[in-house]
Amino acid sequence: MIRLEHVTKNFAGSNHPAVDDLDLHIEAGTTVAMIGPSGCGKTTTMRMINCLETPTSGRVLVSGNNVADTDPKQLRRTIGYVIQQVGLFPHMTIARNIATVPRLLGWDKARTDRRVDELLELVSLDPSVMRDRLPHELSGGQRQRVGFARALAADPAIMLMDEPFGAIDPITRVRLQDEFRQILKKVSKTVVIVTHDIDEAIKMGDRVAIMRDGQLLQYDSPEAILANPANEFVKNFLGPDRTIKRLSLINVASVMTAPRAAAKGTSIAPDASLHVALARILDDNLQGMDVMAPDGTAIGYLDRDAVLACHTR
Ligand SMILES: Nc1ncnc2c1ncn2[C@@H]1O[C@H](COP(=O)(O)OP(=O)(O)OP(=O)(O)O)[C@@H](O)[C@H]1O
Repeated sequence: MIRLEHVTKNFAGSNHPAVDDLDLHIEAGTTVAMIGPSGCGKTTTMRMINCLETPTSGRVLVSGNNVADTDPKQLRRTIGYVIQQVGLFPHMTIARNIATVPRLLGWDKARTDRRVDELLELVSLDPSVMRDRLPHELSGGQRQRVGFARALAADPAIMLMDEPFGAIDPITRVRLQDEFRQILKKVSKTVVIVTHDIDEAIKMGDRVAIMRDGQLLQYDSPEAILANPANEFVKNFLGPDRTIKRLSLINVASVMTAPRAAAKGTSIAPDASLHVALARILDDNLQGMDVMAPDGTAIGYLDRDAVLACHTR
């Protein structure tokens, strides 16, 4: 879907390439999280995909076409772009902001209005309340939802997201990560997300690309990277709690055993992560927890030792 072949980017006046002979293949329908220290070339890489920057050498292919041979404006209408500061037009209503690309594409009013309402609902904003508001009348989290809806408006196959949660408070951030991830899976997009936050990369990415000094150090699933960091730098970057981070990728349902006959102790949901489960087991010094479906039926039992076994596996 997206292929970078030996891509190098040198900016004038710099004696070090911002991106250095980068090879990256992003399969359709997957989410790739790009992460690395400040200045390692993440944003430049992303901006070369939608032609906001031009490679000094190498090729960027989108759906098999070299982006250098396509009309950049046309290309950008087929690629959703979400940035940290959202970039909503301050004097335009939320509806008009979301309708930016549909209007450029010449959609009629009825179709555009329908799409705006559908997208507002998708990002959990009430159309009747939000449609006619101006951006400054929204919270930061709500503005980020609108920015996301705007990027999705013309149903692009590709979404580029540059630190989309960077300016959001930690609680809203986690909620938005969960929601956006679900939406992106549901609408089946190919996504590149740039982040500074390793936990966010692990959570959002089907694959994680770790960069340093313009080079790609490791590109693999979060599980594989956490289990086998390519080198000391990646290992340090992942942090001392990397084995605990792995628990966030495993859900309770996958390790629970049969329910206990008299299930009435502390309970946990089957889709909770083992990371959450371990925190509760340690906080309350539990031997285990009953696993409850949303309707309150006991469907399994999570034993403390089973969680610890995954931790050390
Ligand atoms: N327009 C530009 N002109 C000159 N140098 C630039 C330009 N844009 C980026 N750079 C340089 O290229 C390198 C990579 O920048 P880039 O923004 O891609 O890094 P990043 O990994 O996204 O960083 P951050 O995490 O801080 O946003 C940096 O050294 C930066 O100073």
